[in-house]
Amino acid sequence: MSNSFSRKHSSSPAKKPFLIGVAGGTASGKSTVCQTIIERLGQFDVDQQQRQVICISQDSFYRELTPAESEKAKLGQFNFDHPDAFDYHLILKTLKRITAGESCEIPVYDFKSNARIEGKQATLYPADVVVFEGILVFYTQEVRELFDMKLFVDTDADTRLARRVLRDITERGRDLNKVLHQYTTLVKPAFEEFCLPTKKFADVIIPRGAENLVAIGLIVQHIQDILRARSEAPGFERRRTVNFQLSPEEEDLDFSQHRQNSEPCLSRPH
Ligand SMILES: Nc1ncnc2c1ncn2[C@@H]1O[C@H](COP(=O)(O)OP(=O)(O)O)[C@@H](O)[C@H]1O
Ligand SMILES: O=c1ccn([C@@H]2O[C@H](COP(=O)(O)O)[C@@H](O)[C@H]2O)c(=O)[nH]1
Repeated sequence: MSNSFSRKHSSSPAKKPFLIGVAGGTASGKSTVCQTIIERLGQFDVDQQQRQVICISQDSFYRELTPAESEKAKLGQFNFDHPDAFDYHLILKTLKRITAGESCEIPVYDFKSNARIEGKQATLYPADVVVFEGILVFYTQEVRELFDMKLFVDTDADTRLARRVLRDITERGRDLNKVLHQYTTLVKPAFEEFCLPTKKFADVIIPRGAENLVAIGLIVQHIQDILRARSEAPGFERRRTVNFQLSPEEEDLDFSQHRQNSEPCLSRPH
């Protein structure tokens, strides 16, 4: 039986949200894992503004490029897998606002133009659980230390390359030669130098990504336990409703069917 619960909003201050970091190589299934966790917590059909569990992507924090860098990016020659490609100042500022329970605006990134969409921002509303996913979310100590739970999605490199080629061609407007050139010269070396070494910081490693429903089920249960404990603590203000138990239907969830209707993490238009 599904055991969602709700309580009237109170005037007491909201608790600091539970912050989960999800790292892993490109196309390892990070956003799919996050989406599946959100679905299993019964949050998928909930309006963005009402969600108790939200997900944001590090992709929203790619820094703006100079005209020369932009030209390189068009040729697949800019290193988007290097830590310098991100705006860490904005990441920290945003995560600090999130942990303070405040709403904030973040950029919306467009992979086709390799740039933020001008004049467009996504609003993040306060939530009880915030998931932040990206290739280098564990790279800096300052960001890493903000997470209450750290997950690393560990998917075989050949599988990731195959998915990346398909995704970049169909969703990100790239051609095969440039995708392969970028992958071999920049993405793979940077994965080995900057992303893979951060696996040691993870609390839980998820082999095979989103197809690992056992790992995802355990993580969901852990989040539910945390939310339940928080809801029982004095002074708790509950924002929305969340499933504390999986319904029999969810237990039998056919992952592949559910993914077809899933939205990516907030502000990840491809
Ligand atoms: N378990 C899976 N089986 C098949 N395809 C998958 C699986 N997980 C992810 N994908 C596909 O692989 C691509 C990359 O997945 P995504 O979750 O976006 O990875 P990441 O966020 O790590 O880049 C997407 O097209 C997604 O639909
Ligand atoms: O303009 C851009 C920005 C990023 N990339 C590539 O994206 C991946 C990170 O996103 P995932 O969803 O985790 O795969 C990174 O490997 C960059 O190389 C890009 O190609 N163009």
